Order: sequence, then C-alpha cells, then structure tokens
Amino acid sequence: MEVEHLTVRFGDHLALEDVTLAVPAGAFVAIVGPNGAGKSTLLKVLLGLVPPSHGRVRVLGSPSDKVDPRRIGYVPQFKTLDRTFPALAEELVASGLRRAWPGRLTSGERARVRAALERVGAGQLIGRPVSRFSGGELQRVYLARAFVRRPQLVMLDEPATGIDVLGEADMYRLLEDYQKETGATLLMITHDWEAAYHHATHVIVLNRRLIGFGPPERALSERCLREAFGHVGHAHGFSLALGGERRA
Ligand SMILES: Nc1ncnc2c1ncn2[C@@H]1O[C@H](COP(=O)(O)OP(=O)(O)OP(=O)(O)O)[C@@H](O)[C@H]1O
Repeated sequence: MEVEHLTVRFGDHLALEDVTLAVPAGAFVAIVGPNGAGKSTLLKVLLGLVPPSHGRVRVLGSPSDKVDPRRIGYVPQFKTLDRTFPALAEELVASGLRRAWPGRLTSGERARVRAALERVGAGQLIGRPVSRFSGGELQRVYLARAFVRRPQLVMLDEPATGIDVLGEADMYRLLEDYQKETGATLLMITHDWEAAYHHATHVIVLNRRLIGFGPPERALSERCLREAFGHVGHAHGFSLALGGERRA
C-alpha cells in the first residue's frame, strides 16, 4: 500500500491531512489513534469507498478505486455486526466469495466455505443460524468470510472489541497463522496499544495527521503517544508493556 500526501475532507471537516506512508507486502499493521482521528476514513480510502480529496493511494499495485474488492478481505467492527441477520454461517461466509448474496452454492463453493470455517475452528457452525452465535463464534465466522478467497490483503476494523480475552488471543493466533501461510498483508484498527505492540510488525499512529509510523517500539514511543492522545495510557498499563519483550 502506498499513500502519498493523502488529504480527506468531509465538507469543512478535515479528517486526514497530508498522510504519506508505504506499507510493505506481508506486514501486520495496527492503526491507533484517538476517536475521530481518521482511522476508519483511512481504511475506507484504502478500500476505495471514500475518494481522496487530495493525494494518491495505491493498493495491491493499483489505484484503490480500481482494485477488485474480492481481492481484499474485510472484517467489520464487532459492535456493528448484525446478530439478527437471518442467515446461516455457510451463507454469510459464501457472501465473501460472490459480490451478490449467494443463492444456491456450487459444490466447489461449498467446499471452500467449509475449508474457511475449519481453518478458524468453526467447521461445526456451518449449518447454524448466525442469530444464535456468541460473540466469539460470530467473530470466527466473519474471519472465515474474510479469508475464504485467500486475499492478499485483510483489513480489520477493531476486531477484538467486545470479545473476551481468550477469544482475542485465538483471533490473533488465527490472523498470525493466516499470514504465515499466505504471506498476506494485514491492516487492523485497534484501541488496544498492547495488542498493537505485541502482534503488529508496523504501527500507524494517527491523529488526522500521521504522528508515527514504523516498528511498534518506535511508533508507540512516549513522544508519539503523547502527541496523538495527550497521554501515555496508564489506564492500559501500557507503560509496563513498553519496557517488556514483544510476544509475537
Ligand atoms: N461521511 C462523513 N461525513 C462527514 N464527516 C465524517 C464522515 N466520516 C467521518 N467523518 C468525520 O471524520 C472524522 C474522522 O472519522 P473516523 O471515523 O475516520 O475516525 P476514527 O479514528 O475511525 O474514530 P473512532 O475511533 O471513533 O472510530 C470524524 O470527526 C468524523 O466525524
């Protein structure tokens, strides 16, 4: 991904200002920043959903609005997942294979859906309605949907919000396994600095402008965090993590 001098305006409001960065293929990138910092806007620009007001954005070698969305896996914010949606897990995962809502699946598609669910440890959920799933189960099904085409780029919007600590650990393991197997690039918005520190290879610290970008030890420096958030996160016990070994 290459972002050059990206500025996004919504009317008079400047959501992103002159952001320039290049993410190497195969990186696991965490985007951190306070509420309203422009994190989701950056993701939407990369997905080709919001046009840049100024600047240039290339994703998977093409301008972001020209990339086939099926080459990108997307996991929405947990809090916006619809639990009442009248679908089976199989159909929800299959919707990642086709641009339209799947009708009857071919046997090849069904096999791919099954493999994607098994990869995330959710093979047994295939014929069950998503409306009855727990948070962790639903999260797995959405991961399977993002992985089903084996995309080279996976974007995740606060994927751990609302799932418990065990579910969260599982999710990072699944992401890391997928990345090892496919060499894909992962891009994740998170409010959890420790997760960014321990799992990401690169961190983007954003507050409308790019405050920091690089390996977690450098981007999550006290200076960058103070500049972006106005504090260094005692609530997260993050000052301890800064001195600790990275887990991943
Ligand atoms: N479609 C839109 N029209 C007008 N303003 C918008 C639009 N989308 C985002 N904004 C504004 O742009 C700013 C950045 O929003 P964005 O959703 O990118 O922030 P964020 O960093 O993802 O925030 P959060 O952590 O709260 O999810 C906010 O002030 C938001 O109100």
